[in-house]
Amino acid sequence: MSLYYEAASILANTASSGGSLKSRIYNSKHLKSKPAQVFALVTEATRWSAVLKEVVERSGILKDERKLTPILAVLLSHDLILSKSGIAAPNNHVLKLAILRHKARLNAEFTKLRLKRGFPSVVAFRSSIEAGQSSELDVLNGGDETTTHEHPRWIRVNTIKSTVEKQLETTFKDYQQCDDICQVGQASATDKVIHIDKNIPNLLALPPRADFSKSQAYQAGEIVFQDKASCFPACLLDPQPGEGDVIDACAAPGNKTTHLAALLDERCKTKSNNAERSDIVAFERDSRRADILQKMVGLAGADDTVAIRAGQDFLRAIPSSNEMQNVGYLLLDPSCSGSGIVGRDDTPALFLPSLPATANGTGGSNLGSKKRKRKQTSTVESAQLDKTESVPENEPEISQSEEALKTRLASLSAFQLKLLLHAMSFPSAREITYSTCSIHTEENEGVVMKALASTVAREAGWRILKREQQVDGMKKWHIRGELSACEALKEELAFEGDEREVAEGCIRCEKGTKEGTMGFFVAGFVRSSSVLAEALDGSYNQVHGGEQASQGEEVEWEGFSDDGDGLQLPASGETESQNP
Ligand SMILES: C[S@@+](CC[C@H](N)C(=O)[O-])C[C@H]1O[C@@H](n2cnc3c(N)ncnc32)[C@H](O)[C@@H]1O
Repeated sequence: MSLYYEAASILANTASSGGSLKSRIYNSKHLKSKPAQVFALVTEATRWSAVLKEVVERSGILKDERKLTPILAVLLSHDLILSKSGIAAPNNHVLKLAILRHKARLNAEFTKLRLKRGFPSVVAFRSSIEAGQSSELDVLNGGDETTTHEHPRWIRVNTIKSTVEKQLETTFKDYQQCDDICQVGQASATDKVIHIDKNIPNLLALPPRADFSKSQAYQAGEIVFQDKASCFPACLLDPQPGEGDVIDACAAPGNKTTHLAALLDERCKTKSNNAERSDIVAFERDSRRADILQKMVGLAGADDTVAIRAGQDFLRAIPSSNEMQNVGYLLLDPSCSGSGIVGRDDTPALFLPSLPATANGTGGSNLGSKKRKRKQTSTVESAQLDKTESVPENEPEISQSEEALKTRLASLSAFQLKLLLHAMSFPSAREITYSTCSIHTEENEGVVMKALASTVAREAGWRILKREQQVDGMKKWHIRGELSACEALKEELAFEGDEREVAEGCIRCEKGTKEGTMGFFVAGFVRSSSVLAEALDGSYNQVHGGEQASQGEEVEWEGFSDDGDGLQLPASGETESQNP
């Protein structure tokens, strides 16, 4: 398969695949082309895609060339117009022939666009694109900023080592505070604007391409790169020192673990000196990722509070054992499809040309020999999720079928439910949060409803943490769970609770909105005080002590690889996972 088909396949499956772009390319067992070449083509073409989208649309080549899909057109026009070595394919290759037939038109459209944007040379245009200053928003939709939003660089101040005030006086001393998050989202890498978040304490938003990885504060663990949505679980759990230990069940690389440690540390500082302390037990079954967790915890100054269970499966922790007797809180952030993740540092947004309209008003009559309907696409989202790309004859399928996605989600959600039921079987637990960076209801409201309807939850007295009981920032957050998903399961599960209360208790974040978050989901669970009192009294444990929700075979999951790419650990400079 040629470089272009391989690169197109990678881009077509971006939304439904886990892991960073780099790890998916370098770890792929199916690539015939050199991974470095595929990675360079995909990232460069994506970077230019807002420009190339317009060039391809104006040239009208998708109308004439049956072999070209929107993704292939972007990749090939990139190499034709912008790569020094041109199209990397033999002269008689069908794709090379298809794109070369339109060389003059494509170059002319590119030049027109460059001049219209005020760049006297390709070099000037290139440096603007590379600096991220020539925003995609200016090119797309005539600058309609209501449709696409950039993802700010979110930074959590680690209050174990610093404070927001100190950071504003040092790391961000030249920065101007602004009230509107959109102002930050639209800023270039060099604009000095900063926004203090209103939902999560100690969270700052900075321009999308601002780079603080070399800053003293980052190297010293005073600031942590963490998406706003990813701060929701620890904030919602709101553990109180002296009310039991905290388990982080799926901990690496450790963003939420260190956030929990900071919250406990802050609360201890504000309580009297004799306040009982709580420890955090962080499980991570992948030993390689546990090493990263260890480094993150050390860097955050949380070694004293966090006990890492490296290479240990949370499902094997025995809730009734002596060491788990004092567990009061559990944060569960398991592996998931990762479908909510946006703006990984190595994956800029991809913009694709729309297919030409047909007589009946739909896109795409230029089908390849495998005739399948192609949707008209113009946004990043629809481009990435389009499962109906036309595929040239004898070339591999480049999209995942709906069926495969369903199977994958069923497998993942069974695994997630199993972990949640296990968390619910800890006898002294008073609160649990369950979160995913997935947009799929199967992994979110579906798991929550199934857990609430389970025997384990009913017997142990678990119910949803209602919106009005949540900490202020979470109560005020406006995007709640999907009611229709909860309603759809109510009957099937014979759920006796109030599904509206469940949906309202669930919290969602959407990607691509002006809020600047990734797609995320979190729900909290609390226990009725009578059952908890019984448990703390020891009587619950006598009756239920040996019962574990987690016995039996572990569900096979094929989800988000969580492989750790992209996370830069300041101390070692090692390249590991940028987890949301
Ligand atoms: C989504 S990531 C967690 C991200 C982390 N909470 C953070 O905020 O940095 C899921 C992690 O859970 C780990 N994991 C999955 N199943 C597990 C299990 N049964 N026991 C312990 N760790 C598990 C995976 O190896 C992966 O590192």
